[in-house]
Amino acid sequence: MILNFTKMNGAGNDFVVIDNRKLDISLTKEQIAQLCDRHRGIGADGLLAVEPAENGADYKFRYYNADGGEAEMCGNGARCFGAYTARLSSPAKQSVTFETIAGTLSADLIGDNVRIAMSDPFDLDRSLPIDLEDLTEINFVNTGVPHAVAFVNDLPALDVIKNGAAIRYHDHFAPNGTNANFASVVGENHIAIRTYERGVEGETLACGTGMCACALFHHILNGGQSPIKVDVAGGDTLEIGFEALGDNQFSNVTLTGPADFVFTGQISI
Ligand SMILES: N[C@@H](CCC[C@H](N)C(=O)O)C(=O)O
Repeated sequence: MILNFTKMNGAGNDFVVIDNRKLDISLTKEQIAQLCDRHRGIGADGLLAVEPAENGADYKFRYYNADGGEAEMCGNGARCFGAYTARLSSPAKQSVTFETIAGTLSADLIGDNVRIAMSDPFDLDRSLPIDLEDLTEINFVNTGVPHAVAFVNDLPALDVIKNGAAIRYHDHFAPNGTNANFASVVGENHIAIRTYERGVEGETLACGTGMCACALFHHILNGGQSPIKVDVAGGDTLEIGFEALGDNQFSNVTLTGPADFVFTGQISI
């Protein structure tokens, strides 16, 4: 079978995007992993598939990690999905809605950026009972997918693979595991983060849902106010907006950043 695809990235988090509105493409977990393989395939952190909506939104969003496993949501992927489907629509749109496992989201094209209205965060938990020698306090929140968050003093020097894997596979998060984020304070409303992603099993250049999780904990732990700027490993700075409702509750979380088309192609699978 010949598969048509578009390669995109959101702040360096990169994706294979396919148009499956006719539901005529059925990929196995192994095939998705092979497409995402950086040596033997196209190479990507994940695969996005556009499907027809079921509950009244414009489209349905499907996201698969590089290992072929499906995840509920992907923030950088949502911006790419928004830019891709806005262009796919006839006539082209400036705003699209799409169903994800984490709820129905919207994407608005704003100049060169895309803003995602995220689902409300849940399961927020402070100071988890996890002891890791390089980290003092580990927190958790689900911003569409699960995220552990630890603030550190020396972010560039941190061994993200070692600490990330220790958190991702920790019993506390079994059986589903979690993504693991490490953040440091740049300014009052400005942080830098690095993320170990579940399903990629390594550090990615950016993680959108991880940025949201870290920005919320910057508010809780350090008093940061919305909007919070977030520097990511790939060199971009994105912006997280939110409404703090008190008692560690948040609503109206937004993620604003780039979504870039790289190339289109065909591959035989
Ligand atoms: N890169 C993403 C998150 C993708 C899903 C994640 N790896 C998981 O399995 O939870 C983002 O930008 O949010």
